Amino acid sequence: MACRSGARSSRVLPRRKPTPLAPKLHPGTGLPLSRARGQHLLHNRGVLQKLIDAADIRASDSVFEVGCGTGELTTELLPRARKVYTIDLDERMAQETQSRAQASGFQNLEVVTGDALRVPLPRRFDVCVSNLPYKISAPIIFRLLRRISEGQPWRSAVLMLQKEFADRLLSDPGEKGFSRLALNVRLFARAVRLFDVSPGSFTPAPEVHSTVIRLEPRIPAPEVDFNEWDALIRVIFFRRRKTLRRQFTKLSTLSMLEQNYKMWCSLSGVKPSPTPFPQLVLEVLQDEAMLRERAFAMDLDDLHLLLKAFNKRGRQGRQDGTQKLLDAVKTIPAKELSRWQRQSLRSAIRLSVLDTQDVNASTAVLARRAKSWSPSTRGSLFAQRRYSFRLERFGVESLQVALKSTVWIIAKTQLAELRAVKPMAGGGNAMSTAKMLGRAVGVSLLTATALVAVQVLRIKRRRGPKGFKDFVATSVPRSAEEDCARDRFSAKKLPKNIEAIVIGSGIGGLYLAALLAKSGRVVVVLEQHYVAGGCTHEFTDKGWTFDTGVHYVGRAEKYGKLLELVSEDPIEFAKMGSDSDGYVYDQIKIGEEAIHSLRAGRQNFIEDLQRRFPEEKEAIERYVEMVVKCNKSADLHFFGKLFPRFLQRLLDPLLSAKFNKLASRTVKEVMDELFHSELLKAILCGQFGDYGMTPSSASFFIHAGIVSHYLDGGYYPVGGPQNISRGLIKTIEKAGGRVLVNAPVEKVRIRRVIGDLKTAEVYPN
Ligand SMILES: C[S@@+](CC[C@H](N)C(=O)[O-])C[C@H]1O[C@@H](n2cnc3c(N)ncnc32)[C@H](O)[C@@H]1O
Repeated sequence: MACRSGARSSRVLPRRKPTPLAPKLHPGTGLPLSRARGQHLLHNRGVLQKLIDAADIRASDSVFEVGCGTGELTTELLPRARKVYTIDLDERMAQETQSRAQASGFQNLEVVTGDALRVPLPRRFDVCVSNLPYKISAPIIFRLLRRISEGQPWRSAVLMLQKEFADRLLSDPGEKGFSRLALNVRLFARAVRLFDVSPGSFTPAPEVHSTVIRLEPRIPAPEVDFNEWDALIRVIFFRRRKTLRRQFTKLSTLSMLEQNYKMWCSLSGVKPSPTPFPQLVLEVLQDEAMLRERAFAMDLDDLHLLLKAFNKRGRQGRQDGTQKLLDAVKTIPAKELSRWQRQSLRSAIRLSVLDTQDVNASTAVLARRAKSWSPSTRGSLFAQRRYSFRLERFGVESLQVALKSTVWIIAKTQLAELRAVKPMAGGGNAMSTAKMLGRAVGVSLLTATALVAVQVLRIKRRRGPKGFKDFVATSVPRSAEEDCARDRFSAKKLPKNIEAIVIGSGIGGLYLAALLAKSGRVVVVLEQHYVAGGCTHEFTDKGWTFDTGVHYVGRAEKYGKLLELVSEDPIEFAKMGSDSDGYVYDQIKIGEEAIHSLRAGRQNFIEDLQRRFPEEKEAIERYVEMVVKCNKSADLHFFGKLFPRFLQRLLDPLLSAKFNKLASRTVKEVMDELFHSELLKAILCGQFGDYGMTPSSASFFIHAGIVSHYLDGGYYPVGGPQNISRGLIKTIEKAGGRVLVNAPVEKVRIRRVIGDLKTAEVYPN
């Protein structure tokens, strides 16, 4: 009997269990290869060689490899490095690699069998090279980054990753793949894509393509506590497209944060804030204007700011702690602490409050590293470390920080001791502790004062402009593969003989810097964003490149010449639209009404409007006349600004009367006066996006400026607007300067003013 359904047939003929596929065997060793363990061994010698070359191993290096497999890569590393340390989950693989190394007479290999996510990493290594099992790529990279944050950096890591994973890791804020991993990598290291590898290079061939990347830690490592930072990132990347307000009002997130906060309060002896916790969190977000931010579009600076804001709230609690210390000083009887000791202790405590965040971060590191040290040893060792480290790099100011840190630690630990000893041993012990305390504070104050004095003398002895001497500038050149607009800051990259620094790489800053460079000056431009060029910024998504600011420009023949003057690369402008459509540069669509196209040329502009609104013929002509008049009057007005102040006041009625009259009217006022048709008014205001204000609040002057700017047509920079900034950057670089991004300027120190602060003609000496 024929079966009609599959279900029926399965009952009649019991289904056979599928025979498991036999694992693929390694052709050289016969070992079974498990896909589940990511055992895709690299057999392509060319790729192997490229991987080794990229790692740039020195004879003195200690190299760490995750997953040795049958030792293809390991045996190439052994002759090049001082020591190779490798971990593999599979014991047979580990044994195979060990015996290959022994057979070739290498004594510098250490193989460990185990899970690379659990086994401790080698105590020190310079380079990490690995054809990573793709399943553990992310946690391994996190382990490597944590190393950096713990102050044990490696020099570089060359890693083979799944291509899609590498794309995500290298993505920028706002791009689709931007994730917690990409952000953490960006914080601690510089990541570069090296080359792609096809599946055929492995045995067995994986189903995906691979990419090799290089990570280089940032030096110095950013001053954030990795755990604190990562906890924040975890919270906000949980749903990366939601606003921060949504993320931080989620009950589970709030209760977890509240628990942490309370725990921290009890450990620090601080009373929790009386403000309800959810409100406390929202206040922080509100103060930083971050309620509407979304994790996927936030860059490092935003996140730093957020972490700092949360820390600042914590600091308020710490100030309560300081008050506790001050109160404790009060309770010490007069006979146990001299007036001088009491005073210096009080001022030491107050002084230290100024930089508690610094102190706190450092004590946390110290506590991790030196749990067994006594508090006072910890304090003084820590202080010494900070003194020497900061002294060379930042000068006097750092001494003050160091001083604050030292006295804070000494005061805190000694007071704790004092309180602990007193009830048990009575006045005698308390007395000696108090003396010790006084002495410690005194000694640290004296040492710091002496160091300050030395530093002051050094500065005084400096004569003449020395430029930016504190930096150890070695002018490390930009790597060829790096985009000149994304050259990340490192002190090493600074030229040795800087003559001018421009803060901010907006097109104004870059143009100025390029002009200075053209006159032979070595200029450094510092930009806090991750890409230079302000509004010329472009980003890429799904293979498409988007501009963010410059969509079209007017009067390219005239302004293009200004660029040509200073740009290293010629910048070409293509006229928008085409001959057949009369070079349309903008289209205005209002509701369901037909689109109104703006064609290049004043006459076209007038005729197209008159054809559509014949009843407003004369008003349209008057409008264009007013636009032109307003612009002419503006030229005259700004010309007047070139005169000295007293002359400006005299000339104002003559040069600025017309301008003042037109500029003080809003766009809406002028439109209402001239036209009846609401549609015509709306079309004429259609370019309001260019000046960003509504017609009822914008001055007619700014409107007239925009309209006449485009009257002769719109232009687009060929190759995209970022090429404008690249051309300027190349001019700056040609003169020996540098444009460095990820370089937020926190402070401008003016040592001596030559010039006039009011006119901003200041030359730092
Ligand atoms: C992609 S193979 C690379 C092998 C070799 N380095 C090569 O390039 O031919 C990955 C290796 O990592 C090992 N492995 C997988 N998971 C691991 C883990 N959690 N810890 C350590 N090794 C692991 C596998 O056994 C395998 O030998």
